[in-house]
Amino acid sequence: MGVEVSVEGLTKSFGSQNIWRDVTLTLPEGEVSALLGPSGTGKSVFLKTLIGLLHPEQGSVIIDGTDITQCSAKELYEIRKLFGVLFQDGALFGSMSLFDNIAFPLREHTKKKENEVRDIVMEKIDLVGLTGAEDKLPGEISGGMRKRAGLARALVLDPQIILCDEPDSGLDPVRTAYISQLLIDINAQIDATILIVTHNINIARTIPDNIGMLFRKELVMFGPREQLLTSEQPVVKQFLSGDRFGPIGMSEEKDEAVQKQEEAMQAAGISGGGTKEDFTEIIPQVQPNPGMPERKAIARHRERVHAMLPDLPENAQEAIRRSQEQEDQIREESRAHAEDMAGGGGGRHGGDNEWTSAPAGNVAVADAKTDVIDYGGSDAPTEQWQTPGGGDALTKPSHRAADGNEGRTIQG
Ligand SMILES: Nc1ncnc2c1ncn2[C@@H]1O[C@H](COP(=O)(O)OP(=O)(O)OP(=O)(O)O)[C@@H](O)[C@H]1O
Repeated sequence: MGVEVSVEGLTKSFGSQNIWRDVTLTLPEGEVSALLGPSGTGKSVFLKTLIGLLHPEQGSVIIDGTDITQCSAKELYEIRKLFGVLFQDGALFGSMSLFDNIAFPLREHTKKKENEVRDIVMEKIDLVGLTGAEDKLPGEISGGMRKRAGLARALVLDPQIILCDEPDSGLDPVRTAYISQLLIDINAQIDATILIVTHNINIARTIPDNIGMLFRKELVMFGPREQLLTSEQPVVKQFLSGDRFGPIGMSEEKDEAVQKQEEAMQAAGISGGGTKEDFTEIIPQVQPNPGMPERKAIARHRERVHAMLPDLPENAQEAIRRSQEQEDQIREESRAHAEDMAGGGGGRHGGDNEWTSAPAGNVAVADAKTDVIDYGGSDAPTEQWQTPGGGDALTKPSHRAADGNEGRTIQG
């Protein structure tokens, strides 16, 4: 079962540049949460801080009773084993086949025999739809395939916490739907706590139990997804609609003069380009595929939300009630469908990966932006391994990937 991640008063700066301050939130055990926010607001930095790759100057991150901002390198190493992390581009070792990339955490961290490693790796390869590509090098496959290989590797060691940094980046909408479904199915199977960093509004609307948003160095909110989706806060509304008019600018903040100009444009009927979709019309949350167990987190989430309901805005309360009704109905239909199929000899497809099989996990933590990987070795990685360019080179040079990320295609 997943473990809770409790973040209290977290503040992170690089030199004099404050990234965010006083961030407090709890990723509830086994629930799926999403973190949104304009580019550069420090979502990836937050993710890296949760696994102790970056050190905050204030605050705590409590995982399984240990404050990872204060613990020893040895304790951190143990805590990292709970994590499976998918970074932006999959962050694979460029000189290794997909098979060897995915097998790497098993060979590094377990004493499994090669035939056991093979079984686990092939199962994960099948799970993410990469059967047949296992001998290819990362440079020989598309960006979407690399992403899926990164996810397979993130699952080989049965993680209790899964962090996904933009799982949809570089994927077409259909593959995005598959990978989102996969995350829900994995959650149903292993009840892992999941945090997804994303800009993808469809994912935010349909996948998580909870959503948070970072803006102007602060956590704007964190709560049930219906709370954010029905929020009246201008920054939230602008972010969801993708309109250029509003508090979010090309660089993070807009000055007053620009805001006035925009108000005048809006008054003159000029479009800000955003969708006019009504996000307060809540779309039912994606459910596990037929044949999957029910998500255990749903009952816990409901109990929590029920307790906080009176403190939520009226429209959020109403949206929660409506979406729970809809989801109950969908689950009921899906149960009936599964029973029908069981009667008719249905079940898992023969390896086409639409329905998933049992996943596992990975302690591999990698920085896709710099294509380097750290497997949580005894030298606790710290900011001392920063690259001259300001990225975090979080591993020893011998692990540097030469992944052909340049020129990657957008097909999955
Ligand atoms: N190791 C580092 N050293 C110095 N500055 C850093 C480091 N890592 C990140 N930053 C800075 O922190 C800020 C937040 O970066 P981060 O990548 O977390 O943003 P983000 O919200 O994930 O953006 P995007 O949505 O574009 O991926 C940026 O200004 C970035 O330059």
